[in-house]
Amino acid sequence: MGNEQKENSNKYSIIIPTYNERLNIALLVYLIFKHLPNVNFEIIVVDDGSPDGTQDIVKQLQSVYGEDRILLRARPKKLGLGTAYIHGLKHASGNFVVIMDADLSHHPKYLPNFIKKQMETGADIVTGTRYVKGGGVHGWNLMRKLTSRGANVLAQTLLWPGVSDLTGSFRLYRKSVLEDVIGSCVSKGYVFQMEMIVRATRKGYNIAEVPITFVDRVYGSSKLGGSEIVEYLKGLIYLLLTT
Ligand SMILES: Nc1nc2c(ncn2[C@@H]2O[C@H](COP(=O)(O)OP(=O)(O)O[C@H]3O[C@H](CO)[C@@H](O)[C@H](O)[C@@H]3O)[C@@H](O)[C@H]2O)c(=O)[nH]1
Ligand SMILES: [Mg+2]
Repeated sequence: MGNEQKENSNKYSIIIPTYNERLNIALLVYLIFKHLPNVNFEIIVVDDGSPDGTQDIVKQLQSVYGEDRILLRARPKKLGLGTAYIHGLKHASGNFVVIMDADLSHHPKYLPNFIKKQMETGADIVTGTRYVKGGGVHGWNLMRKLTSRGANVLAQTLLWPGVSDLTGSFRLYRKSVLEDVIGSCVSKGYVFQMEMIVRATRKGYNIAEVPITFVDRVYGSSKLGGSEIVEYLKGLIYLLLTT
């Protein structure tokens, strides 16, 4: 990034939703700082009352990095991924927003690529994609791979949004664009990612892609259950009928 980072006067609010991520959050924060030298950013952790004490670790991180760099915006109980982003966004002071997972499946080493791509293209959204050359998935079993692929192929076939990875959530948004699109999203859970990007394309926003390799978490477990798959299918039908 070199010179580009020095000329970059943007501020990035990195929203990280957490539920039981005690073992991951400190390493994630360390890596974000490591990979974004000379970038103006804040990290907003939206924790849903994790029973594993994630918030205690975040408070320790605040004492190391400062409360102006790490904001803890907790909610009392697990209220879903989609609404966690909306909650984080309310507290974001940057003109750009990055959304990423806490479990290191979204590696911070890609963050400079998102920023560079946005600055080169002027895109409103830069979305990380696993489904182009240079991207991929590591560590998922066959069933999870098929679920992800199937969800994408189904949505591509029915909705034609022109984005290669609809269910991935590692993205950079112009904040005004996220605020605009999020207002029309109805999803509460994981299906939010797909609804968000489809609605953004319908509104004519300019979307660029960067390849990412998603590596399955080492610590903790996924919160994506069967009910999220049902919600995804319902969301797909809803978008088909309303967009
Ligand atoms: N605050 C909050 N955070 C949550 C909740 N549910 C999950 N999270 C957080 O959201 C992130 C993603 O959750 P995972 O449980 O790790 O998701 P995954 O199975 O790895 O799914 C990933 O891939 C999907 C696409 O294949 C994505 O749709 C999904 O967003 C995520 O990136 C993690 O940081 C997790 O702690 C919730 O209800 N509330
Ligand atoms: Mg995960």
